[in-house]
Amino acid sequence: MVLAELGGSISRALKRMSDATVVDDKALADCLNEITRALLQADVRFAAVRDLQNNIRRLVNLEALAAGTNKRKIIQQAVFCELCSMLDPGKPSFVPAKGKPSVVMFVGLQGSGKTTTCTKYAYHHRRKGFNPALVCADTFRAGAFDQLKQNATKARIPFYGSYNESDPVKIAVEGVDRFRKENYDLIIVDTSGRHKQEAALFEEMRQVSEATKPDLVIFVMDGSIGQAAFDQAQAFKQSASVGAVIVTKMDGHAKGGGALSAVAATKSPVIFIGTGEHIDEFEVFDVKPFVNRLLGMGDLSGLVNKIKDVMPADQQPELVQKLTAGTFTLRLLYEMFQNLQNMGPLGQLFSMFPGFGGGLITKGKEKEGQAKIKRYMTIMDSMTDAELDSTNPKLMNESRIIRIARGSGRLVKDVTEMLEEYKRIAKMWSKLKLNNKNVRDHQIINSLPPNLVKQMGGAAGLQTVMKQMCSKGGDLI
Ligand SMILES: Nc1nc2c(ncn2[C@@H]2O[C@H](COP(=O)(O)OP(=O)(O)OP(=O)(O)O)[C@@H](O)[C@H]2O)c(=O)[nH]1
Repeated sequence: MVLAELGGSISRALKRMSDATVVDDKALADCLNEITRALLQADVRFAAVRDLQNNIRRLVNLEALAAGTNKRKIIQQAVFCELCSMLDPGKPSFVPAKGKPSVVMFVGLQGSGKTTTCTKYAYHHRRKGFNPALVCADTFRAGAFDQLKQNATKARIPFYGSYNESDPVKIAVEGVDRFRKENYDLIIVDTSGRHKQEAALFEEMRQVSEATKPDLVIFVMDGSIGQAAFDQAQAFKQSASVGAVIVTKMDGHAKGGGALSAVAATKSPVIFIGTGEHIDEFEVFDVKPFVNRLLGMGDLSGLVNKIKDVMPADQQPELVQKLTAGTFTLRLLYEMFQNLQNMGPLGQLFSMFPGFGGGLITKGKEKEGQAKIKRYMTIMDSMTDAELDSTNPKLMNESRIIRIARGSGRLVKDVTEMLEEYKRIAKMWSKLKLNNKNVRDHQIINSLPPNLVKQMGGAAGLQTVMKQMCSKGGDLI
């Protein structure tokens, strides 16, 4: 996704700061300037970027930090927390429950991707065990019913609509009543859009909403409009009591980051993002895992969920346990490659793996990525069990590398490249272990001079400060 560019720029800025010989005010200023530039390029509102920069400066007072403190880590953590709070509206959304009938109404401007997103939303929930149905209450655009019908038929989701009836309220009510009687637990109503935010559009939305009494109104918005999303989301929120937002076309536009932060500023939760035209190019939007992925840190919870979606239940526990255990061996990497090859669009999944996003496989370059993975697997096939199960890199000396290269019919440079990749990914996974909040807090407290900890109210006081630093997030990178 194009957001990878934004994430890449921020990660590079953090890396440059980390690589600096001394982390002083200049290194911090350079890092913040680079992050600012990247965010402005993604069309994030200037005021939000300025606040982010000021907050980080306030949180990371380099002079006040004692010698021996891991300044790099503290800066990284502050950046992570601030990005999270920029994207967090601080408000949860209504969540439909299986078996309990819910009506969800979709609103948005024409062309935003509303009809496509209704089907994606239905499909996503069906995979989670819901029994969804679609109602087409768009009588404004000729062909809208046909489009919904086509999408719904392909996804095998029941639908309701009419070629003759011109009253959207009547169709919406009939459809909702019918699916309620038939015990569908997620009834999705697609409404019409216009090119502009017009009074007629809002009036129609109000009428459909009054007649069907939706549990949730979802506003669908095109992510390519960047910070203009603020005014659009605000206008829809006021006219149709929008309870959640889905931002579409996050696959094709550099302004997606701006759109996400602008929606958050309207205090509307973004619940999903659309990342392509295909029905499963649709992702749950959750701030912390999203920022982790943006910065190339992976999204373990998303990955585990995806595995639960696509893998037979009897094979899940072992893999999930291994993934979360924290010991990252070459064999585990091999098993991941093996499983991922059976799991549908690789690009989507890979960005969820800590350390995989952006590097090993990138969207649009899946073929090259898959070839690389095949190559790595062939190399691993020539390794011994001890090598695959060990986490000790010293086991892999020059003579073994040459033997493995010969055995797999590859060059020495291919073997070393694979081992470097493995080391990089394993390092990311070891950081995940440190993300455990207690371990992390303990480490930070131990790195500060005792009198400073005392001044801040002891360990408990310091933990409160750290909580405030991450008031909207939880774990840090
Ligand atoms: N690349 C990309 N295209 C998308 C995404 N979501 C929707 N589209 C495309 O956007 C175009 C418009 O989508 P529709 O679903 O027809 O839009 P709509 O908002 O329902 O339009 P109206 O029914 O006229 O209000 C279609 O070509 C979709 O395939 C997305 O996440 N990524």
